[in-house]
Amino acid sequence: MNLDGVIKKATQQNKAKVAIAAAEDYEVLEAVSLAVEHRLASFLLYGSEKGIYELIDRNFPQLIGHEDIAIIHAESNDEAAKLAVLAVGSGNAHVLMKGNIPTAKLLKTVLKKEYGLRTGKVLSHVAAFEVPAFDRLIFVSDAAMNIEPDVEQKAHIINNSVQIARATGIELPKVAVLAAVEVINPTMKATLDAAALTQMNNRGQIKNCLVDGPLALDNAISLEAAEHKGIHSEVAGQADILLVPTIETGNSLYKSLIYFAKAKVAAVIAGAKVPIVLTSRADSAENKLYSLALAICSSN
Ligand SMILES: CCCC(=O)OP(=O)(O)O
Repeated sequence: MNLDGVIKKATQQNKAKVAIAAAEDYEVLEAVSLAVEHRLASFLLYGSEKGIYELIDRNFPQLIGHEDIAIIHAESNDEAAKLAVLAVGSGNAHVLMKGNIPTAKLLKTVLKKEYGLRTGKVLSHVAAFEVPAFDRLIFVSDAAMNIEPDVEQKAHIINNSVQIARATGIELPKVAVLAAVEVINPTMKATLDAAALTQMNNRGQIKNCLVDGPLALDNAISLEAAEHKGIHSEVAGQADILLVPTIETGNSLYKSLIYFAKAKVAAVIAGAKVPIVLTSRADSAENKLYSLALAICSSN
């Protein structure tokens, strides 16, 4: 499946209600307009009423008075985040979306127990990339939330990624645990964690996927590179999911795929009561639309 396939799948599901925190942003509202056109969702837009209304009036007049749009005024980004999180926490909306607000500010609100979005699971960011000339979607985690996860947190991150990949139709995702080398080096923590996670998968502690690592990026995604280096496994060269060791690797991979490789992306946070659409503020409206579609597919 490619990302247009994800949109198609999302349109076949019940229409979701999406709460957006700080919706006063051109690309966010363009994504909303595209989503309404696709009959993908209805929206609660939290933020500066004046700012949102002016942007809509100037650029997306078809949204004025639309039955799928409600604008709710918030005095600040903090208030917009709180109101949007409360809307999903109370069951009034099915998906939360980051608007023009820093990631940390939104996630701080999401993590507050009293707002009802926490499930006890680790929350993690999962991004699905459609890379030109690459034959399948490739998932990367975690580019935005977990800074330097330990083995236990990495197991949760794998579970969350697997849940999102399965929502796009990949029944048994292949997970490559990335490191700089493909052998265990006791001085490189990423390789030790990768070996532990691989064994946890062999022993049934991590389910519904195949895990292998440590693998370097080349032999995770290229069969030719894996064969050249003599690495043979069910995952090597065929990975669907790349588990990165730290947020720096994930965030740089995310942005290099978009800016160098011209990839398209759909990105969400998994592990909360509802999926959270979380792209970079600088991502295009098209990528925000794909992310909405991925969140809707994984919300059922
Ligand atoms: C990859 C999404 C998180 C991120 O880096 O967001 P910003 O670019 O908006 O900081």
